Formats: sequence, C-alpha cells, structure tokens
Amino acid sequence: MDLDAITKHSALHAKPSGLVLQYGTAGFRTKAEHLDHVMFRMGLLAVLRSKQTKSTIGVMVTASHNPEEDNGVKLVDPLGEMLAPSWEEHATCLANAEEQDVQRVLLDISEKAAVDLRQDAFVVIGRDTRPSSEKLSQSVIDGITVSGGQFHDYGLLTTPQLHYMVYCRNTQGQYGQATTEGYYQKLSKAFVELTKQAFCSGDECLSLKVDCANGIGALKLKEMKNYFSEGLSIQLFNVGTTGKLNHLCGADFVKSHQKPPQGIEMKPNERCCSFDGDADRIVYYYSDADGHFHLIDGDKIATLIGSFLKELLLEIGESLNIGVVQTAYANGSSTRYLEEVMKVPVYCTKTGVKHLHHKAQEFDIGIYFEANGHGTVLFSKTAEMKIKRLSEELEDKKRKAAKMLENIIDLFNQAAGDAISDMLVIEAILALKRLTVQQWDVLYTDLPNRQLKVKVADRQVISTTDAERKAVTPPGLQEAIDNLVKKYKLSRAFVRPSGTEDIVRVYAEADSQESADSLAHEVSVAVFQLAGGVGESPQPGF
Ligand SMILES: CC(=O)N[C@H]1[C@@H](OP(=O)(O)O)O[C@H](CO)[C@@H](O)[C@@H]1O
Ligand SMILES: [Mg+2]
Repeated sequence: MDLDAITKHSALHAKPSGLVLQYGTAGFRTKAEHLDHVMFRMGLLAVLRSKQTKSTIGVMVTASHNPEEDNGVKLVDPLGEMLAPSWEEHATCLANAEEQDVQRVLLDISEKAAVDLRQDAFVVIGRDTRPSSEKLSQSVIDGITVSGGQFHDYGLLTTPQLHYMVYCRNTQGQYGQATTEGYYQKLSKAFVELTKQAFCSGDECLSLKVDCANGIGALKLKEMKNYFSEGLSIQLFNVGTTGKLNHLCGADFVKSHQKPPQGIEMKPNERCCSFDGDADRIVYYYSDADGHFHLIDGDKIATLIGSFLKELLLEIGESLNIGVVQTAYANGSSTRYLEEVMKVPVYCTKTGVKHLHHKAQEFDIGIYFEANGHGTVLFSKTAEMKIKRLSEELEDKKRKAAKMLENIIDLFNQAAGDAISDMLVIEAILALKRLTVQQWDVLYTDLPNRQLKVKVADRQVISTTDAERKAVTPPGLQEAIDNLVKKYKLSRAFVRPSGTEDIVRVYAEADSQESADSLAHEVSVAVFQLAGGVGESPQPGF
C-alpha cells in the first residue's frame, strides 16, 4: 500500500471538520453532501477487509428508505452478510479520523486485524438511483484504486442484488452466477418451477400491483418481468419518472403511516405491495369493499411463509427445526399466533437485520422478518442437502413437497432480505395454497399500534436491554413507561435510539387505536422530559 498516495488522495476527499458519524444499524447514513470522505475511506477499508478475508467484499451506496437528499454506505462481508461488528468499529474510527491521522488509523486497523498487506484485494460496488449516488460511488472507487485494490462496478443494483453478487463470487458460482442475468435466471426458474403445479389451466395468472418507491426496484423489476411473464403479471407504479424517491410512497411510508402510497390505483380487494428505496423491504396491502385499508406487514409475511414451510416438512415427514426471529417491533398478535397456533419457537433480537440474520443461522430453517418487511429465510447446509436427497428418493406427494422445498430454497435470497425474491415467494405460496390476500390477512388480527419519533439533544443518553424492550438510562424513564403502560389494556411500549436517524423511536400497542395513539403520545412526552427533548414538546394527534 502506497501510504503517501493515499494521503494525497484523501486530501481530495477531505472530511468536513467536526463531523462525527457512526457505522449504524445499516452503515453510515446522513445528508449526501457530508459523505464524500466516508465513501473514499470505505473504499480503503473494503480493500483491507478483502485482504484480510482473502475474499471479495461488497460496497453498497444507498440510504434505503431515507429521503432522496440523504445517502449512505455499507460494506458486505464474504458470504453476502453484513460487516462483522469488530470491523464496524474500524469503519467508525476511519470515517472520523482527522486528515493527518488517516495513515495511522489504516496501519492500526491492519495491525489489530492482522491484515496481510501483500494480499490481493477485490471489491464489488453497487448503488441506488439517488442523484448523489454515482459521484459517491466514484469516491469509493478512488479509495479502492489508490490502495491497490481491484474492483468491479455493477452500477445500479438493488441492495440485495449486491449481497447476492458477493455471495456468488465467494462460492465460485455455486450459489449462482454473479451477474444480474444470473440473478434473474436463478429466481425466475425457481418461481416458474414452483408455480407450475398451481395453475391447472394455462390461462390462469397471478396479478399484482407494485409501488417501487420511485427507486431502483422499478428498474430491476422492469428488466426481470420478462423472465416470469407467464406466471405473474405485475403492474409497476412510482417508477421514478416523475416522483421523488420514497416521497409519500414506498414500504417505509406505507408501514409507518398505515395508509396506501400516492401514485397507485387501488381497486377494492386488489393485491398490492410496496418496495423501499433500495428494494430490500416489502409490505403488502389492499383496500376492502368499504374502502378500509389493510396492511400486511413483515410479521404476516413471516407467518405465511412459516406455515407453508411447516406444512411441506410435515408432508415429507422430516423434523428439521424451524425458528422465527423477530424484533421488539413485531406485533404482539403475530408472536402469539406463531407460538400458540403454529407452535413455532419465536426469538426476539435487537433491531437491524444483522442481528436477526445471525440468530436465524442457528436453525435448520431460520425465518426472520422485521415488522417493516425486511427479511428472508435461511436454510442450513444440512437442511439443504437433506431436502435435495429427499427430492430424489421420495415418491409421489412426498417427492412433490421435497421438490417444492428445493425450489423455495433457490427462490429465497439467502444473503439478505430481498423485496423481489420475497415477492415471488409470497406470490407462489398464495397461488399454491389458493389463498386470497383477504384470507391471508385474517390469519390473525394485528393489535393497534403506533410508532412516533422524538427529537432529543443526544439520543445516546437512552440505553436499553432485553432486546431493546427495556430502557436502562436515563434514570426514571423505564419506570415512567411501566406506569403509563399499566393504564391501558393489552398494552406494551418501548423506546430506543434510532440507528439510522437522529431521533428516538417510540413504539406502543394496545387494545384500540385510540389507546395505542394515546400511550405512544404519553411515552413520547416522558422521553422528551427525561431524555433531553429539543424543540417543541410532542403534541397529541397524528
Ligand atoms: C423501527 C424500524 O423499522 N427500524 C428500521 C431502521 O432502523 P432504526 O435503527 O430504527 O433507525 O432502519 C433499519 C435499516 O433499514 C432497519 O433494519 C430497522 O428495522
Ligand atoms: Mg432498505
């Protein structure tokens, strides 16, 4: 590594003085104009990580569901996973180093992580459709080249596609071909195989409306549509030609406002879904004959998938262990349904897919979804091999079930939650089980809930425990929440500092929407008072 060259180039990507950023829930995220130095330095870091793991590392430039003016960056580890926690710390150190300290921090990381600097390095890059993304990804490339790494720039990709590319490259193509073509082919083939049995006559076809959040999902789905056109007809909305990214549309908007996105024509009982800005989240919804909006979130997606997989396992007579992983944001009704009706063990982790993904790896079949629609299913190598063997050995109905499982394994993106892949899985299950969106929705009834944001001077004054369900600091906050919760029926509430925005999140659920709203408001006021609220105190009403 030519440290002098790095220093010279680093000065061209100077850090704004006083700016401190953290590698948060999903990498660095802030206003795009503050990120040039972070991008350059993440290029440098990706090279070190690649040398250390002797593998291809991914860098994704995106701020997912954040407003269009924001941007962000995250590194993808060799098996398509999120960056290891110890390297998140290195990333934070490097991003915040003053100009004159960049060399020293790089050498420090290399020493601490035992990086052999003579190793080759290879990095792949992807970016979303934000106006700032192209220039920022050039800064990543600058960091890679000046530190002697090689790279392949995929250009526009969904986040899960980049995870897939990294996984493919590090398994010598065993997981699939590391091209968008390879991705489309793998998923479409599995989808077509899986749904073949669902359509008796040739003229049946699924139809679905997709809100693409004015983001990358629109471009990629448009390309992919032709691969499965016979089984599924999709109509795309919010494709980015006129609207702004994530503005009044997309999965995050629909989930948090619990209402339909703008820019989509919804007829009664029509099945619709929304992606987020980088297409790693999906939520479904419909409007009933009376015009009531029904949201089908990540919890209901996990339930649908879980019950389908359980049925198939029962059919083939194999006892592979299934676990469902959720976060504190999972609706209480979903947890109860999974545990009590479906009899599946449920685990709760901290927010952020890296935590859920990690936990899901402990099972033969680990299903994980955040309530906001980010998730996937992981199959252990043993489970995968067993299913493959059974699909050759078993006969008739059992063989059919094993074949279905085999295709489902291929249809899931096991590197990361993926809106396109999840959409195809859901569509296939609905077709195979002949379920309408309404029948899916009534599996259980969500407890009314409300999420709010509170602005405080320093959100880190709030620390939590018990998978973020209890506040440890500031003193008195948890006690205040406990007392408020007692006032309502079937109620629950918790608060935590966001890892992607400079706010504290408040979540409440209760037996009625009025109670959930009122509890969320009261907890917000407690946060404002006890955790250093800034600006105007939270007002009731939404
Ligand atoms: C309540 C909520 O939806 N939180 C989201 C959000 O994290 P926060 O740390 O809550 O800002 O963004 C994360 C990254 O996309 C996602 O994993 C997570 O679920
Ligand atoms: Mg996202």
